[in-house]
Amino acid sequence: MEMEDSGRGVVGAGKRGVAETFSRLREQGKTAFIPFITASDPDLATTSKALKILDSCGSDVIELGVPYSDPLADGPVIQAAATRALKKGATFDSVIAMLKGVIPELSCPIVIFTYYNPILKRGVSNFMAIIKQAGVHGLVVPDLPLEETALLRNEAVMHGIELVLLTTPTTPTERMKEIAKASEGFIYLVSSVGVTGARSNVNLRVEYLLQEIKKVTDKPVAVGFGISTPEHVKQIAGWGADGVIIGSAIVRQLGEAASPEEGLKRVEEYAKNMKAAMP
Ligand SMILES: O=P(O)(O)OC[C@@H](O)[C@@H](O)c1c[nH]c2ccccc12
Repeated sequence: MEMEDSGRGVVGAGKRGVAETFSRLREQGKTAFIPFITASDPDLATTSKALKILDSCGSDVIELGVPYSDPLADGPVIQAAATRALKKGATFDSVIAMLKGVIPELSCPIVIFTYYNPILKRGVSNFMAIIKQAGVHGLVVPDLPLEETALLRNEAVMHGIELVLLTTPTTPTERMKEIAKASEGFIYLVSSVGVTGARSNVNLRVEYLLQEIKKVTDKPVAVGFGISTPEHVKQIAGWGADGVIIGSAIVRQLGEAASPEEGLKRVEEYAKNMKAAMP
């Protein structure tokens, strides 16, 4: 059943995908607010509530991390979240089951974050069918090997999944152009070398990197890594980013809380504060 909500989208099956969401925001001259949380930290029921809270706080896209035993691209905050979730017995299947229950109530699209191994274990085509059937719109695979990108991309396109690719400050220009061309939904510009985790300052090179990418594509570019304050958000949006991705600073709200209820309150307060800073 489709219902118009606060004008941000249609709740349920007919909601906009990731690229469509960015197109609408561009028409409105707005920057996308994209939070990331780790599924099943502290538990799946709390994740389901957190997704609804983040959606109601005005998230334009939500990244949901599937907990993994070897999150090599993640810093200590998200690594700890994944460890807690796995200790609670989180599995890819249980995360998918939770998503099937909550996605129909969300107005913003979900982008699944998973390392490559869980995809290989299930087979690429089967994996894409599973997440599509759950109502997921996008996919990010941080450790996707260069030579596997084409395979994953073809299967994603065939299943109507938007495969978002990442470019970094050290990506050679030619490779960045290939990534920009192949990326669906948006292009993920990793702001700084190293792993995820809130940083005191945004890498000033992001301004130059955004200009370089926008020379070769008009696809939306969202910036992530280290973003945690309204000042960071204003700075990055001012440089022309189409979206701002915040992970560790939100995951911490849940991880450091004395109870799931307190964690959800902290997430809501933090998300509202960061959304208010978005142009
Ligand atoms: O945590 P940060 O510094 O706010 O960065 C976003 C990041 O957490 C999220 O996009 C993400 C989670 N795991 C990743 C692995 C690789 C790249 C990006 C990610």
